[in-house]
Amino acid sequence: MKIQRVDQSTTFKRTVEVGKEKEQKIVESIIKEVRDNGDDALFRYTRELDGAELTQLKVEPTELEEAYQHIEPNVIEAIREAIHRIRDFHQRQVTQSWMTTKADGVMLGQKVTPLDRVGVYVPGGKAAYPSSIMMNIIPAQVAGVGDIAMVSPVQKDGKLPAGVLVTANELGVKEIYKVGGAQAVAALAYGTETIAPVDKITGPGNIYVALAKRAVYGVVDIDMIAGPSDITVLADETAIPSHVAADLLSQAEHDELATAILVTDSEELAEEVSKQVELQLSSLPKEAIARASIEGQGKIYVTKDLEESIDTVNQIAPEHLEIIVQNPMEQLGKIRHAGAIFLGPHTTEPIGDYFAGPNHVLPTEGTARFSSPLSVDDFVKKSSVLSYSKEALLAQADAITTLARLEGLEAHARAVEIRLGDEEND
Ligand SMILES: NC(=O)c1ccc[n+]([C@@H]2O[C@H](COP(=O)([O-])OP(=O)(O)OC[C@H]3O[C@@H](n4cnc5c(N)ncnc54)[C@H](O)[C@@H]3O)[C@@H](O)[C@H]2O)c1
Ligand SMILES: N[C@H](CO)Cc1c[nH]c[nH+]1
Ligand SMILES: [Zn+2]
Repeated sequence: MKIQRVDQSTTFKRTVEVGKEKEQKIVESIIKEVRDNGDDALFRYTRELDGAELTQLKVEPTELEEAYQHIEPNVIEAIREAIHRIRDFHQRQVTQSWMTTKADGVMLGQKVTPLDRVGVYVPGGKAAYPSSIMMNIIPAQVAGVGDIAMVSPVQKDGKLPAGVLVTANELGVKEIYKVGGAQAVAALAYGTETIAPVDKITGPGNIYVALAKRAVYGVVDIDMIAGPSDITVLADETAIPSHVAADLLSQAEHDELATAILVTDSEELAEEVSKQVELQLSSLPKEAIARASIEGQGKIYVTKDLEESIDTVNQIAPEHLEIIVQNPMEQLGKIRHAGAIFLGPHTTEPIGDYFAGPNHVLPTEGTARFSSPLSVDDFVKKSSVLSYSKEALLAQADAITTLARLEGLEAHARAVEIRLGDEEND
């Protein structure tokens, strides 16, 4: 890994790149086809792009039963335990509606309402992570979303992976559709004969999925356009080099573009971690080596002290931040930008990916500067509530009508004034 000394000229990536012109055109035409031809278009794209001839899109209960034959009991146990912990964490995020009554006859408040219907995209192939299904579905359920539709591209054999089906069933998902790519996103946004339209689409996917989500934003809400995963480890001389290296590789493994960064004020640690990364990388399975190789995406920044390390971390605004320094808790308050913060030498990042409870759908590519992990809040909307007595209106009428006339909005002012006279004469 390249070791670089941090100085004033060091810059950090701040770009979210989505889309090439070619894919953009393909996605636009897929969306139009689905809007015009509904299910017929979904069947056609599934045949052409996924190589499967389907006669029905919705997963049948018998397919769910069959999936259980392929999953070991200890896996089901682990899925259930993870669901329990993730649900418990998200239940703490619930915000209540509130109302405040003022002495002068004014009642003000905020009403929290779950979204009616949400669509969750589950990527195909090796990226069909059961953990990501939990991370998308659970906050929606905890928020109280009535209907949840899940879509995922079908395999050539006409089935969804057993792990996907079992996880969805354990979560109690009732609608699962065998369709993926831009066509699935279009179906969720506009609806087809089989798939009713949703209000929001969440979940990761490839370039076609990301572009389709961006295209339908406005018709429906979306969660975010997630970029490649990234991890930054902030460490001092107390960190164990082999542990730091293992954690960097754990996120690098996601894909070739994933970023893994060490920020440290210890030159010795920097040298040791660099050696350990090479050593551990070579011992991974063949296909993981290609993905996890951090030739271009891995960096070690050496700083003059802990303060400069923290400043560097804040500039990176990582998706995942591990703090492995002498008193990690003492540094927490100084971290301004990070999707998830893992404190201390034992809190390795995969704990958060699978089991602890917090959501693993996090802001990537420096967007932790302004956004947050996926949460229950993403599945509710809020309405303001206002109620005035006549006396309260009388007391504030002058100020309201003055502001209305300042804006040249006479009808606004009169809507107030018409209520101020004697009601019998109105
Ligand atoms: N950020 C995260 O947390 C996270 C998690 C899991 C997966 N991912 C990402 O999800 C993606 C998974 O990609 P994937 O491709 O395996 O599954 P996918 O489900 O995202 O995409 C598969 C679909 O893409 C469409 N497609 C493929 N080639 C096409 C073409 N030439 N024209 C039109 N449509 C085409 C097909 O409809 C196919 O069904 C990866 O990019 C991975 O990085 C991200
Ligand atoms: N680390 C990824 C983004 O936070 C999520 C994930 C799923 N499976 C394993 N890891
Ligand atoms: Zn991960």
